[in-house]
Amino acid sequence: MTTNKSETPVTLPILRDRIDALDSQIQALINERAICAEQVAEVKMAEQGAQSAVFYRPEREAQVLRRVMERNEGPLDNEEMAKIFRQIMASCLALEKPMRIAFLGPEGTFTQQAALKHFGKSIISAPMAAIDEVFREVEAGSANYGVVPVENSTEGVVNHTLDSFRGSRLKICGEVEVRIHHNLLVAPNINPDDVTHIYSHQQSLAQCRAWLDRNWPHVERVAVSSNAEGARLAEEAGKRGQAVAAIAGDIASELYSLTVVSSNIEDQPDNTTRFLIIGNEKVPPSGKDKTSLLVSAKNEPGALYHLLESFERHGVDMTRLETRPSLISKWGYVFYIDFVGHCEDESCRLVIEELRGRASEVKVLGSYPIAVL
Ligand SMILES: O=C(O)C(=O)C[C@]1(C(=O)O)C=C[C@@H](O)C=C1
Repeated sequence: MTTNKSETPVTLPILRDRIDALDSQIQALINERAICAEQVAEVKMAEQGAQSAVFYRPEREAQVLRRVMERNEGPLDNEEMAKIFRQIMASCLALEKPMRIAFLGPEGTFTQQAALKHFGKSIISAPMAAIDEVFREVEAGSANYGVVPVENSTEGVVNHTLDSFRGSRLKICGEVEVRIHHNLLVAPNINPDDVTHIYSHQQSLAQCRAWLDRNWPHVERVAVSSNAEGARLAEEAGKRGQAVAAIAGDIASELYSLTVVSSNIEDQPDNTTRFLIIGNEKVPPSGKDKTSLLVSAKNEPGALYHLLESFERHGVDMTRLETRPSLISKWGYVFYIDFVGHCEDESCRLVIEELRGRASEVKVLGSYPIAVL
């Protein structure tokens, strides 16, 4: 039997009393923190003006979460502890100002999951039908921030997102990674053995191809506009008694009250998608940042070499290089470059200055904290 230091037996009622006492302390402290956040909002409005005050501060949030992880001694692991603080901060931010977040919809997509992971559950959700609509909603000021997918570890970059930055003045304010877990789902009244069709987004069908070939070789796969839409169709079909399944994530299965037949059916166990947070403000340095650039190279020999050489000479770590057609001249290209550091850091500032002398256009898409969670 478990005992405390004085060797008196520790019983369930004693432990529950202790938990009740701790809960009431934690609750009082969280509210004390929330009062501080309300005061932060008042200070910001007094200093920056009520209309132009910036409430969401990604660099500060990243610093808070990193500190939580650094000082954590367990038994809860660092990520679990950071998730708790993530939601506390999100609730505090919602108290300062409720955030309207536009994302690639419909409800139940992995982009919504990314928005909830990054901003917590206190946001006002604004699902959009397309990536450029997310950009427009934030540019028009109808949403405070937007969330768009930018690359998947199995399927590569999302060209729509990269291309949307060209004509936009929005800045990247943050990044968030989501492990993509797919489930095979049916309506509760449907027997999985009767399933005739499986609906999902074409990318999700591709990410589960080997599993489907092994387990459902004779069932027809139907590509639809998103996996959330696939889940919605499976729910509708279920109401008509039609045996249709969907492949989608957890949020969609909850949203459309579907039953999980099989979970984690993706072929690559580390299948991950990276999303960007887009907004109207530049983000100050957090201490561990990344910068994204859009660079139009001059159409001359060695142009790319001369761009890359700058990074090497100043010891700046380039993490990604994507090439897209320039859309201005045939066989002309633009480069999307990510590197470690903030555009205000001395070495990064020097690289950007040199690139400006060597390229026909350099646009800083944003410096932002490296994803903490
Ligand atoms: O420090 C701030 O600027 C705050 O507004 C407080 C706080 C927090 O709860 O810690 C809340 C929202 C911001 O995004 C960052 C941090």
